[in-house]
Parts: sequence; C-alpha cells; structure tokens
Amino acid sequence: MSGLTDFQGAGKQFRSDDTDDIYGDTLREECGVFGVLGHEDAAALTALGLHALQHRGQEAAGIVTYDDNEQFRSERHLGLVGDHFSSAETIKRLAGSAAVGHVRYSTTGEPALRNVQPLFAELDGGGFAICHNGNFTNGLTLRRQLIRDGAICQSTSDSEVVLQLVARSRQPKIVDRFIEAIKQMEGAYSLVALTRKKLIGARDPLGIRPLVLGDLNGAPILASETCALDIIGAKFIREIENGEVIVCTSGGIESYFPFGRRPARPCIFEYVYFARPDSVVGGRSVYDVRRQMGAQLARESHVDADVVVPVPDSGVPAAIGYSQESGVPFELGIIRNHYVGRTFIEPTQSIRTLGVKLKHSANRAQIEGKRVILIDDSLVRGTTSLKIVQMIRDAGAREVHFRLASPPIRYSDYYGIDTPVREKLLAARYNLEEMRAFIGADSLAFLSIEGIYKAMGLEGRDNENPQFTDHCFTGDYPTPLTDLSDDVEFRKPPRLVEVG
Ligand SMILES: O=P(O)(O)OC[C@H]1O[C@H](OP(=O)(O)OP(=O)(O)O)[C@H](O)[C@@H]1O
Ligand SMILES: NC(=O)CC[C@H](N)C(=O)O
Ligand SMILES: [Mg+2]
Repeated sequence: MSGLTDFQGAGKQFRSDDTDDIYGDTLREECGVFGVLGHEDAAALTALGLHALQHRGQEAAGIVTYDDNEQFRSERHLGLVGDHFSSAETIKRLAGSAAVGHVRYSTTGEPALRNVQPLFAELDGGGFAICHNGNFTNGLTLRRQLIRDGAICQSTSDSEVVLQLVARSRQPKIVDRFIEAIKQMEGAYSLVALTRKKLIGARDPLGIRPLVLGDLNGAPILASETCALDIIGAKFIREIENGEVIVCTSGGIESYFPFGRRPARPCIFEYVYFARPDSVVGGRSVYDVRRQMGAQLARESHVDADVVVPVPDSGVPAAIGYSQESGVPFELGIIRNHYVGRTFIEPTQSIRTLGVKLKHSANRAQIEGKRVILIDDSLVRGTTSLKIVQMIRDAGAREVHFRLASPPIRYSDYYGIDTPVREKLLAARYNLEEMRAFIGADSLAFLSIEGIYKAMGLEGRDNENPQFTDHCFTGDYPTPLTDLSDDVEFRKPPRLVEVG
C-alpha cells in the first residue's frame, strides 16, 4: 500500500463510523464560505449567500452572527441551508450586523454536529468564529502536537487547528495571531473569520481554493464564489489574492501578504466541476470555460454521430461546446430528476446504484435508433458512466460514444475535494481500453492535459511553473503532504462518536 492510500484510508476512518463505502463514491463537493460586516440583514444575507453556495456542500450548514451588544450567536445544523435557515424566526434569532456562514462537505472529521462550521471559541480578547474551505495537509500532525501540549479539541475537523493556534499565539493583535496561525498550516484554505470588530478573509499562498470580495451598499462581503454575490445583489469588487489576508472593519479594508508574493496556482477542478456555471472564477466565466473544454474535446476526439447528449447536471455546458464545435445537434437525451438527493450520500453500493438510477432517465424519443455522443465533465469511479451507457443502449441507441471534458483522474485530492482512494479511481486502475470495456461504450475519450489548458485560454501547460493545481490528473501536488505518514496514530477513529 502506498502512503497516498494510507492517508486517504486514514481520512475515511477518522471521518466515519466505518462502513465501507459511504464516503468513497463520486467526487464530492467542497465547502462554501460567506461573510458580511456592517449590514442590518447580516444573517439573512448569509443564509441567501449559503443557499447560492449549496452546490459546494450539502452535509451541514451554519451561521455565526455578532451584534454590537457583545453577543455572538451561533446556529449550526446537519442538512441543507433551506431546511434550517429560511424561516423568519431563525433569522431573527441570529441578530447582529456581522455574520459568517459555511456549507460543509467533510474532508477531515466525520459529518457530525461538532464538526459543523463556523467553529467558535472564546479567546483571550473576545470571541472568534472561523469558516474553512479546503483541507490542511499537515492538520492531523499539528492536531496531535496540540493535544500532546494539552489542547482540548472540541471537534475532529482539521479546521479547528487554526482556532487552537490563534488561541495559543502570544501576539498582541488578533490579525497577527491569525497570521501566526496560518503560517503553520500547509495545504489549501480559503478562510473567513469573524471577531467583535473584524471580518477577516485569507487564501492559502497558492490560492488553491477561491474567495472573492464584494460590496453591498458599503458593507464588505466575502464569499467562495460570485454567484453568492449575485443572489444578494452585491457588486463584485475583486478576488482575494493568493496568500492575501484581508481585514475588513467599519473603518475600511486592509490587506497583508505574510507569505510574500508568488504566482498563484488555483485548482483547475473548480472549472471542471465544482464552481457554479454562472460564477466567474479567476476572471473567467465558468460556463464559458466548460463550453471551451467541450469544444476542445470535439477538436481532439470527434466521432461521427447523430446527436450530442449531456450527462446532467455538470456535463451540460461542455456538451453545448462539443455540439457547437462539431456541428452535431445537441439534445437533452437524459433527464435529471431534481427531487433526488445526491447519489454519494447513499449508505451502501446497492442503494447508491438505485439512487443513480432514480437520478437520470433516458429521453427515448431523442435516443432511439441514433448514434449518441455522451458528454460528462469527469469520470471518477465510473458508477455514473456505467449506468448511463446501459440506459442509453436500453433506450435504443445504435452506438454510444462516451467523451469526458477533463483528463483521466488518476490521483486523489488532499485539498478539499473528497475523491475516493486511489484504487477506486477508474483511471488509476485501468487503461483507456479497459475503461471503455468497463463502462460498455463503443468508444471512449478524455480531454488531454494540454487541451484543458488550451480551454483555459492558455497555450498549454507550463511544466516548469504550472498555472493551475492539477494533481488529480498529473500527480503534481504543489504543497508538502506532511500527513501522508505511515504512522498508525492517524488511523485511529474518533474516540467519541456523537449518536444523538
Ligand atoms: O464516475 P463517477 O464515480 O460516477 O463520478 C463522476 C460523476 O460525478 C459527478 O456528478 P455528480 O453526480 O456528483 O453531480 P452533478 O449532478 O452535478 O453532475 C460528475 O459530474 C460525474 O457525472
Ligand atoms: N470540503 C471542505 O472544504 C472541508 C473543509 C474542512 N476540511 C472540513 O472537513 O470541514
Ligand atoms: Mg455529473
């Protein structure tokens, strides 16, 4: 077993009550963060912002507010934003003109209430609430050191480590304490924190995860994606830069660059799958980039056919691009049922397969007797593609050609995307022909690495200084992976399991 595998296994055990595959199926989203300072509707705006970011995490949601009477208020739930933060009473309870919020999909620490963010602590000098999108690659190592030094961790999430480090810092100012804490962290993070007077945002030195600054009638907003600004009618100001710490107070906004300046290396997977298509990430429309990925795919691996059919939801923009480039008509040959939850949260493989069936159905009238090109954004374990190919054949297709608008995913992620262990990634196990045989398609092709960079508007990948974090495809991890250790301590499950 490789170290990579061990670490992922450790994460899984650490996270859950054990059973087999609950966390190992498809790609799962990552988290979404939101913050606002100096607006009378802070809680309502945060709830709306989180609702727009719901695609980034459906496991849990939480909001912490602060009012000027020295009171922080916190409400955190397992489940969706709309189920817990849409009533007037809830919003009223969360009084205050400043708020931070989080939607979670766990990468470290099980999906239990104690790990739901914002995490809050009473520090010397006042309360401190923190929200984290990403994953620390030395979080387990630091956590163990902290516990040895006497820290009483209230959660099992990596994000709490920052809180613990801020609490221990002897710097006089909260911003310096925060900077001292994040300087000890490795991996990926977009953080949003709230103190009595400050809304603080930070992006890791490479800017792996996204974070933007907006403005609503003078109130600063921090959010994972621009779609969270759009929903509340806030103006997009700019992206938080890689390695930037931004501090918003009633007196204005200040920026710090504690890591110096260096080129950014954001995660390319935000464009492939995670971000919402109406968001603008790194100055690029996500929808447009996905369409370009589809167009490039058509240039690289076109096959004669009658119809281009997307695998909804996230395959749609790429399929439009493929159709436009190839001239093969686009049709909604698969209909997605919007009342079905995500397949990956199903507890067993058999129920998950059933869930996948409930999610998609063939639009027979558009399929029967036709040569079909199916377009999806990515292939992880192959559960979706296997089922979809069979479904399209059953609907009477003459030929089924599968095309993926991203390169094969061969490596696990440690930066906030919860991909399965390596040996469950189809492309890590099989070559192209074996994958084709596995999913039962007549032909199979992926976008090339150079092609995905071209779709981003670049000449190609700069192998000396890659423009994006693309380890899922290349295995090129841009930060140390300190927690990839053979140390069995990491594999211990949480000692306390919350059962109610
Ligand atoms: O190879 P697999 O293991 O089946 O995983 C790949 C699938 O998972 C993702 O979709 P998902 O169902 O998560 O969400 P979507 O509806 O947003 O496309 C992705 O878009 C692929 O369709
Ligand atoms: N997907 C994420 O961004 C997760 C954030 C954090 N690592 C957690 O597990 O809560
Ligand atoms: Mg999909």
